[in-house]
Amino acid sequence: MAHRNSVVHVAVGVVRDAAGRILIAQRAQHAHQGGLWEFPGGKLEPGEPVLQALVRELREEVGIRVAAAEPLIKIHHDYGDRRVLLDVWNVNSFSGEARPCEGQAMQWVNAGQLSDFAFPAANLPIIAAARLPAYYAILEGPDAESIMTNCQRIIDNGVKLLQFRAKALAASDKQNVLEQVLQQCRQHAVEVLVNADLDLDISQAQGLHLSSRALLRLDRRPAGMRWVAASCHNAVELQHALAIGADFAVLAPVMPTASHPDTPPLGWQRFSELLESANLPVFALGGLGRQDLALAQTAGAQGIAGISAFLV
Ligand SMILES: Nc1nc2c([nH]c(=O)n2[C@@H]2O[C@H](COP(=O)(O)OP(=O)(O)OP(=O)(O)O)[C@@H](O)[C@H]2O)c(=O)[nH]1
Ligand SMILES: [Mg+2]
Repeated sequence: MAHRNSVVHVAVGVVRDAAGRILIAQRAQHAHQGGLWEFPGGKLEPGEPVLQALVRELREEVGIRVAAAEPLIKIHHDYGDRRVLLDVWNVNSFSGEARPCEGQAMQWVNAGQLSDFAFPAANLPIIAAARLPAYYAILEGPDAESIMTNCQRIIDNGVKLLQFRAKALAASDKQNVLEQVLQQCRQHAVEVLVNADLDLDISQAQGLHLSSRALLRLDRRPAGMRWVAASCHNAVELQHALAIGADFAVLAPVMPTASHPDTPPLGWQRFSELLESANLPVFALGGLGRQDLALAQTAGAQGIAGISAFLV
């Protein structure tokens, strides 16, 4: 039994097969959070590095040999009877065929099906992280034509999640341009979140993106949206995003940017410290490109967000 005040450090794998399906298993009835579904993994042994624990647990529980893993998210959770740090890794590269080595129920499911299963409370942000891609494009442009060109470029770059921001557009054009963007994105299975400050009809979009000002005015998550995201710059805003039940946040600026020359950048060190207690997926924004993805993931990020990052 873990000491009440100590934190149980757990290595957890989001294991994906070639078709993109994710491996889940059912916890034994007698175990902590028994009967609920989980991502395979387990407790670190004393002094054991987390990646080593991940490899060992996935071999012991589901019989696979992990070839490579990338950090996905870290979650701190207090169950009352136990505090855990879930150290979650993406495992896209492994050998062997997964099998339930401990007699547990086991299934491969699509990311979209994860919410149909009962998981422990700490898993909510892990499921969001597993469903989210590594890139989040912010769509801007001085006029309708450049917005549509930028939209196509973002799609051509393989991005699957986009924020319609378009602040510079004439108010009378915004709804019309949004509808064109939604149509173009639908054809390529790209999900669109609309910036809440634009005050548009978003019934055909997949989500709402809150500016930090809009975030701080809310005390609960807007209803009826598949995705709710928030722009954050500090710990208070990140905590508020978590408190209202946002699915993910964007934290900026990590590096100096031309668009906000007077805002001091956070740098990776501070960015990483802020993520320690964020408990939700966070994209890194500000002066970054797609080539910064590995760096961002190592700092704890879900991935990279950007305006110009996806136009080249
Ligand atoms: N593996 C795993 N553990 C999770 C998840 N979510 C979650 O809250 N936990 C918690 O993290 C802890 C991990 O414990 P575990 O039971 O997997 O540990 P283990 O494999 O070393 O098991 P053992 O105690 O039987 O040796 C438990 O308190 C469990 O409730 C999850 O998705 N996967
Ligand atoms: Mg386990």
